[in-house]
Amino acid sequence: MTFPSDDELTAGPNALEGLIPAGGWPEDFRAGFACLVGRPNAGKSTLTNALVGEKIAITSGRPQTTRHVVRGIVHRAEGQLVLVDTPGLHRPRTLLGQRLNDLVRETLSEVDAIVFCLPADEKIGPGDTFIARELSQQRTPVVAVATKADKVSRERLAEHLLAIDKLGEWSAIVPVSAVKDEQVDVLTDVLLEHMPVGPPLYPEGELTDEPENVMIAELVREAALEGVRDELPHSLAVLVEEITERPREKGDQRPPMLDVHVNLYVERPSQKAIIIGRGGSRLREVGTRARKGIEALLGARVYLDLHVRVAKDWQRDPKLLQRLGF
Ligand SMILES: Nc1nc2c(ncn2[C@@H]2O[C@H](COP(=O)(O)OP(=O)(O)OP(=O)(O)O)[C@@H](O)[C@H]2O)c(=O)[nH]1
Repeated sequence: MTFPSDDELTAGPNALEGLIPAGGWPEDFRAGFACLVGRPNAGKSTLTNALVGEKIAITSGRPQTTRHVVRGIVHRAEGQLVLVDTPGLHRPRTLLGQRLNDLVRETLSEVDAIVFCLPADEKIGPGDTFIARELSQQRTPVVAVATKADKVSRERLAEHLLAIDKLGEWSAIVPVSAVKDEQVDVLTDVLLEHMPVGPPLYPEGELTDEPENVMIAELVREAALEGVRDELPHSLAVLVEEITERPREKGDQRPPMLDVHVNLYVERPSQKAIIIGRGGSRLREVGTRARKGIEALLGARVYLDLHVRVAKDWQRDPKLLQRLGF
């Protein structure tokens, strides 16, 4: 992934308008990047949302849904934290797995702090040990977070914190509950301490710079996986092909009307049948659900055109992977 260069940050008219108070930002203002890692279902997306204070990353009750890097930005009077929500680190099995892990490693080496999420309601397992070993090879400071603290007793939480302490070298250990908004501010403070002193990186009000197409694809993917995740965990990729605006009559006060064309790629005809459902009934539901989210995202009326295609072994096809943004 690429972070904005200094040129990009200062270029453009009003790039930082609204950010710089009359007297400039405080001398000790801190700004930088942090990313969240942890095994699937560890609570990374939920914590990102709690830190940013608005829903930007897409969460779900099932593992392995965060496939694209999504950033949220925390604005504070004393600093700014740009959050990168990484896909789950896991052992590579396919080319896709390999790409994801490369992406994660690149992210880890570029950020100013890493947040390692370890859910309090689960014992530390081989997945966590694998990530801990990976992190010990990084120079970036790591803040270990006991997530979902609200789900366990104080005794169990204490036990979990001790186990985290034994697992590696952390610059801090913080228990949080993203759902109950407990200790989220403490975590923000700790992370800001690790950011370099410098001016804000993004204008205030900006929550994510994830391209709209990626967010649209995520919304469709989420809707398409609803209820059938067991059958289609890794085999669905979504690509926004085209977005066009319909011409409008003069004086039409309604929001713009957009045609959004999206392709869903599966690996086998049987998976295509699952997505489409009997007589197309399921695909229609997927479309309705995703359309609502897309309309909210774009502030427009949307006609959503979904096509399901079989691309055999798309996970092993470097060209298709590239088109899909991996
Ligand atoms: N009670 C409680 N549940 C939480 C908390 N944080 C996350 N969860 C739940 O844990 C589940 C997984 O959370 P996510 O945020 O989607 O986890 P993730 O690490 O992003 O998962 P992947 O995208 O699979 O890597 C969801 O059902 C959340 O509602 C918390 O602080 N308290």
